[in-house]
Amino acid sequence: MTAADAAIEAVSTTPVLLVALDFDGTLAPLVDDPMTARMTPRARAAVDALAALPDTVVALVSGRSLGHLREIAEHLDASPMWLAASHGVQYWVPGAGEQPASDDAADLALRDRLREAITASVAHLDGVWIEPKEFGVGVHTRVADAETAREAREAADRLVAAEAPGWRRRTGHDILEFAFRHEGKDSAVAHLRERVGATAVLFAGDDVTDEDALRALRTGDLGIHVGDAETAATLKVADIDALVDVLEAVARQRVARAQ
Ligand SMILES: O=P(O)(O)OC[C@H]1O[C@H](O[C@H]2O[C@H](CO)[C@@H](O)[C@H](O)[C@H]2O)[C@H](O)[C@@H](O)[C@@H]1O
Repeated sequence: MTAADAAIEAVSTTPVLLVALDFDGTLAPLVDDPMTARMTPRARAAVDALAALPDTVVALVSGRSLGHLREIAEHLDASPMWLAASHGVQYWVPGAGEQPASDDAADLALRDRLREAITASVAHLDGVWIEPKEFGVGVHTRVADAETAREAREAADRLVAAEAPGWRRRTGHDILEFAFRHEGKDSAVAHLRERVGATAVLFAGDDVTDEDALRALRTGDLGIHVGDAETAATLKVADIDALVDVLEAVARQRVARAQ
């Protein structure tokens, strides 16, 4: 048995498994227009199959705002899937719905002002656009050339450094994000682990922000990186399809264990 097979078997046989999955680049291919992102049909079938198993909880853990995540994940009110959105600030709990996330009027006012200033400062840059986020702002450069992308990032960095030096700065695939809330995917997984009483966690992600969660996993958990970047994950898979192979193997083993 390979080390990967042993790690998959360990999480498959745990009493209560939390399967926590990043969305963009992990279950859904990256696309130019973020609101058109969707899980591949195989990924959708694999997460639905896991979520239907006893003692197996599936959660999407994403940098997206909750409303956007529900839309692109086609997440219905009756879904058994938990959601941790905005990098672990917003939660949706099966049967209970959206959990209130507190915020402060001054933070929201600064968010609006900075968003406007950043939008104005990049308006002349081809292929750069601003995503309004619940707790901050995202600067997208997927369709900009490298020099224009650098100019956009520098403009946003200058404005945030001057007005909100305490905001959390994150980079990702062709995006630079700033937020006044500092939670990360590590705290999201810790919160979910506690809430669902998981005895082990399988976490998979493809981007820099997923490394927060991967670094915080414990002995007996399984961290999976989708792609070829440097990672704290114990297992690397080439792409979404290869991740789905692992998820299907876990589901098969949990079905066998329950019989
Ligand atoms: O934590 P995730 O679920 O991976 O979300 C991270 C960011 O995803 C979105 O941006 C990324 O995906 C887009 C659609 O494929 C792509 O166009 C963009 O280049 C990527 O950075 C989303 O728009 C962000 O808000 C999320 O933080």
